[in-house]
Parts: sequence; C-alpha cells; structure tokens
Amino acid sequence: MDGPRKKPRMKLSCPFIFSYKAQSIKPMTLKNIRYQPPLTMTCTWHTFLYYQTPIQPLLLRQPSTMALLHRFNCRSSPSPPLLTTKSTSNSTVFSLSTLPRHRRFHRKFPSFKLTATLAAETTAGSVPSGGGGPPKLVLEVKDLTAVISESGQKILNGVNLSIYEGEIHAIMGKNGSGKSTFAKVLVGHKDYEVTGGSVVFKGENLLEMEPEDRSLAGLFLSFQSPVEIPGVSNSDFLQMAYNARRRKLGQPELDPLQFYGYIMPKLEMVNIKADFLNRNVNEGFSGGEKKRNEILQLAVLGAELAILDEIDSGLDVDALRDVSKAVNALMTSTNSVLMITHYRRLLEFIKPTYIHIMDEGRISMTGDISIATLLEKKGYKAMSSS
Ligand SMILES: Nc1ncnc2c1ncn2[C@@H]1O[C@H](COP(=O)(O)OP(=O)(O)OP(=O)(O)O)[C@@H](O)[C@H]1O
Repeated sequence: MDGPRKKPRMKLSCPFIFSYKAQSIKPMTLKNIRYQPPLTMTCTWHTFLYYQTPIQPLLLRQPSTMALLHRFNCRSSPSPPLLTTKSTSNSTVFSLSTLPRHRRFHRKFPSFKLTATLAAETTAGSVPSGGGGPPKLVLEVKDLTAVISESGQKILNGVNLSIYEGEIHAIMGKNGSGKSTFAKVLVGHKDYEVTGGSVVFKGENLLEMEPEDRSLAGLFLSFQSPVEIPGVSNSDFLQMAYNARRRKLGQPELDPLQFYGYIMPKLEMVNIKADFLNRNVNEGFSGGEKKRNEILQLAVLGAELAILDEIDSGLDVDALRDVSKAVNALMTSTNSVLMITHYRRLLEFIKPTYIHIMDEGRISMTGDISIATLLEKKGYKAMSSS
C-alpha cells in the first residue's frame, strides 16, 4: 500500500561538472554554487529519468554580476519544462521545478541521478561592476604546481583560482592538503619551487617577481606562524616597510613623527596598545598578539590582495572579533582577501564570497558558506562523497 506521499529525495551530487575558466569542480552538489560573471552560458542537462527527458540546451545572456545555482526542488506536479531559470538584476536561479508524480516512477526511481554539464565563458566587457566598469581580475592562478625545493616533494598539484577585486575567498581543507604551501608559493617563499602553471597578479607575471617586489606590488601574507625578529622594534619595522611602499608609489617617506600620527588610528583599529610598537617584532608575543600584530602590519601597509593564513588560530573570541572587524574595515571595492581557515566561526565574522576546498594540492570544490556548514557537521568525508 502506498503510504503518505513523500517528496522523492534527489541527490544532485553526481556526476556534475562545473567549469568556469580554469576552474573545474567535479563532482559537485548542485546547491548554492556561485560563479562570477561570465555572461554567456551554455547549459546542457542530460537526465536519466524513466521518461528520458531530452537534452535541454539553454543559452543565457544576462548583464548581471552573478549567477546562482539554487537547491533543486523536487516537487510533484506536471512534467517538463524540467529546467527553469528565473533572473533578477543580479542573480539567476536555475531550478528543476517539476517532476511527474507517477507511481511507477516512485517505485522504480526512489532516487535518481542527474548528469549535467555547465560551461561558462566570459563575455569580455559585458559585466558591469559596482563602480560601473567590469570587476578587475586581481589574481589568476592556472594549473600551479610546486615542490619543496630541498626534497623535490610535490605539494601543489595544479591549483586553479581566480580572484576579482572586492572578493573574499576562503580556503579550507584537511591538514597537510597544501593550503599554507599555496599561500607561501604566492609570496615567493624560498622553500618552494614552482614547477608549472602560471600566476598573474594585477596583470603581471607574479612568478617572475622577487618576494619583496610582490609585497610592494600589493600582495600581503599574514603567516600562520609569524616569525620573531629579535633586535628590530615593531615601529622601526613597520615604518621601514611602509616607507618602502611609499617610495614604490612615488610618495615622500614619513619621518618618525609623521609615521606615529599615521599608525595611531591603525593601533586603535586592531585594538593594540601603543607600547607594542616598542617591542621587538613578535618577540615574546603570545599567539593571539602575533596574529593581531600581523593585522596591524596589514592595516599599515595596505594590500590589494591580503592572504590571511589561519588568522583565527589562537585567538580568543574578543580578539577574533577585533581582528575580523579590522579586516572588514580594510576591505574596499578594489582589494581582495584570500583567507585560510579550518573553522566556520571566522567565516561568520568575515563573510566570504567563495569557499574553496583544497585536497591533495589542488582546489577540489568551490561553493558558498553551505560548504563550511556541511564540513562542520560531517567532516571531509562528506566532501568526498558529495
Ligand atoms: N618546507 C617544508 N619541508 C617539508 N615538508 C613540507 C614543507 N612545507 C610543506 N611541507 C609538507 O607539505 C604538506 C602540505 O603542508 P601545508 O603546510 O601546505 O599544509 P596545510 O594544508 O596548510 O596544513 P594545515 O591545515 O595543517 O596547516 C605537508 O605534508 C607538509 O608537511
């Protein structure tokens, strides 16, 4: 006997290929997947339902900045059109709205799978940004591979990532998956050798630049374990670094008094006492103080792309709030943040545009906050099975 009618469960997890520029994510749950424009999109669905829905091609042109693939609703009601889209000024929602209510169907297909291929191409110049122009690409990483210089051990296995101005990206991933290595390779850490791929930062080949030039160009890394610099006071260090940046920008250097005036509001922003300036860089600092000090450096130097490697580790809840507040205050429409974290709580304070999962030296999945929620509930096993 048929019991109460239940919505058939639909596991939209496999196999799905989402391809945008150099990024490929496979398999992926069709839920809350966002991509930054491209505005010409061809979407083809092959469904394996009992009535064999024909392939539905969709060509969409939309002058908006974002498309959003929403949770697919599996409701009983009339059949096709199987795939519908609803567009607003800044989003497009794809939904699989209807499926036939049919006993044979329910019995035979209590759950079913869907194969989809979504290919998106950028239509250059067609995307209005907040400021009226197209959003600029800040960082473009393609198929980046890297080894440990000393041993030759391969750590990065083809990282692909694009970051546009104004975006906040978070990378999560198991211990040892290569997150910090990726961050350090970006800033040119000597422990790693790039063996393939490309990294373009603000239109320039980052991999050809010396580490200090990368910093002067606007790349900032807050280290997971900030180093101590005995004998160098925080204020001297910051003043030197800041004046180097000003020289690069063709601006006059600040003398100690002017620098003091410049840094005072920054101290307040990060909630650090002024006497920290007289202490040697990170020497004797607690874990939390080191992290605050890293953000102070970011506030002083500024950055077009700030890479924050586990800034939340070792922070008490107040410090986390202070640090997050400072990072949010530093965000503008033209700079970006790439943060590495293990915990969702940071993402509640600094809201990411995208979350990526790194696995075995490559980005294996991209999505939104729902990924972090799933991770927290079910761990990385859930990622590999979705
Ligand atoms: N300089 C190095 N010498 C030896 N092994 C290294 C070096 N740098 C990275 N590794 C190894 O590379 C792998 C990736 O390290 P990485 O620090 O990038 O991982 P992670 O994803 O940041 O991990 P965690 O979440 O624990 O911080 C690890 O197995 C690590 O031991």
